[in-house]
Amino acid sequence: MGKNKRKNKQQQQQSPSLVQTPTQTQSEAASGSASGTTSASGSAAGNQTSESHIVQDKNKIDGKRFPSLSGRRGELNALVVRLLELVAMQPANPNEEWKQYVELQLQLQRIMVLEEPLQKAVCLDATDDQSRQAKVTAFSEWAKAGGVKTDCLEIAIFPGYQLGLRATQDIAAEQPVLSVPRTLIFSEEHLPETDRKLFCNFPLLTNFNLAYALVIEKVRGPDSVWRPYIDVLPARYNTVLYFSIEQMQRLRGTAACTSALRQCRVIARQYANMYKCAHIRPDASSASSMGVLFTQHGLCYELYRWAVSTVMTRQNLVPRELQANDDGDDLSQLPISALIPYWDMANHRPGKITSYYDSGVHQMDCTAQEACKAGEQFFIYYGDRSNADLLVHNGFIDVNNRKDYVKIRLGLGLSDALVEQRAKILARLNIERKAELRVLPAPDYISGELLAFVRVFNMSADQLEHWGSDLERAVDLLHIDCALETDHETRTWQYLYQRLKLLLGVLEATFKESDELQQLEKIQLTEKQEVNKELPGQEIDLLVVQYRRLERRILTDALEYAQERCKV
Ligand SMILES: C[S@@+](CC[C@H](N)C(=O)[O-])C[C@H]1O[C@@H](n2cnc3c(N)ncnc32)[C@H](O)[C@@H]1O
Repeated sequence: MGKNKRKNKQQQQQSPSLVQTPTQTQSEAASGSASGTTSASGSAAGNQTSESHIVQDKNKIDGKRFPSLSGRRGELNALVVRLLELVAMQPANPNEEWKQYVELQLQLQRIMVLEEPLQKAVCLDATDDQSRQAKVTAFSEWAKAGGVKTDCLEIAIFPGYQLGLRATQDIAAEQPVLSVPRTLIFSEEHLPETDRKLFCNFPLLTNFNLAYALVIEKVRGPDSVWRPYIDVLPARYNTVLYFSIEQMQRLRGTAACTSALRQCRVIARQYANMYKCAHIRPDASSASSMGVLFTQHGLCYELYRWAVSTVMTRQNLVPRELQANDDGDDLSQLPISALIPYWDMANHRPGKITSYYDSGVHQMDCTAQEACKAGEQFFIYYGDRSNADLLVHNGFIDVNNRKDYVKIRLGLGLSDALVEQRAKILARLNIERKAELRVLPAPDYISGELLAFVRVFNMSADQLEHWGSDLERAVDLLHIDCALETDHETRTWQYLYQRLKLLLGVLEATFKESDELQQLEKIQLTEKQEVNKELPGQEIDLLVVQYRRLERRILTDALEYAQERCKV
């Protein structure tokens, strides 16, 4: 989240996404005995016969009772097997990717219906801002008792942001406003050793470890020392894991769509793999097991997407306290994902990073990035992120994002006889043969790397020979005013023009600009009519349409710019 100014202070970083699958491990078998029935709350399709009731086969775990879902197990297993088959397929193109996503979502919806009794048992009540706000006093007292220090901030509701931090007095720029001691920073390190050994074997996947730790604490309920904090967390998020198929459909054609679909696929795969360890191929001989999250901690898809989304939208990286694992590996250089209670109530506004972890005193310190008057919302800066990243990983976008960009994918053709010469020049510029490059908002339009790639891509054999013979000069290609032959420069801008036109064409074909505007007006109208009422899904609808419009603006401006350059 910015530059590290102080020597012994480590930078806080929001880690962008949960994108890897933890290595699959073996599981203990599920256990439990039948002790009652409740009626099933929905029907679910599957290969196996569904029963119209569930056996309230309760397992006593951690002093809790969870429905084992044994009456629905066969049907659930069949759905998860199908999920595993689906996620094993690598889609070859955007259409296949979309079809895969739709089928995945349909399976997950059925799974969620079948898992509903479990979902209710692990207390995922729908909470709105008001009910979260009601728990703020208990949380603030808990935080204060645990050593959080602030004399100028309080938690309040801010429409459009849910909860946030409000200044209780005038705050000057750079004034220290908040500190959170290590003992109140939540990470996998807080789990009892037995749990840590089971779930936290992959130090590089620290964000997953944090999600697992959160599941465990969430399910402990009143027995968890973190309960006051967990109680004020949102019950749902606007991350892509909560998008309906229709909402995701409106993201089609945008640069954010592929990573949104990938994110959904990855999380579905993790869920399905853990489920498999618990219920499909449990191996009781292995003590180490992700399946235990299901069998002992009541995991279900709803709880998993909640935990993952909590981590995605709130995590930060801090230095580890435990610097080695049981195998004696040195982990000191690997930061750990953590949730920082109270501080994580701060919303984002463009500015600079002003939060640092102080390893000397083991606490996170935050200063004000700008002056803030009493009663106003206090913001922090989350770091440089494109709106596509914010949308996919944080569930919001910043309409004033100065660091926004639209990614486009370019690659050297395999059949190109000059591919090696081109790759050599690109390598000098640290650009891969297949690269994701940036279209920027006005007044920059085209990033240096994108321009250089297209210039190299359009070089003739002679031009490649010329630039390849003195690679030191290659950096000039990153600059707009690099001296190039006129026809080469024209080809470059024509190529960019065509490419941008194509991208805008895809945007228009998937959801017309006129429809975007119409939808925006509709949302704004209902917002006015339904003041103070939360309409389900409306925030996501708005998010998606705003995102589309911002992406369209960037591409349109860059297209006009490229057109001008073609004339030069
Ligand atoms: C670290 S939390 C901040 C506290 C959060 N508002 C809450 O109610 O718990 C990050 C989340 O806050 C919301 N948020 C933060 N900055 C925002 C902004 N500039 N505009 C809209 N939502 C924002 C997003 O939902 C984001 O995922």
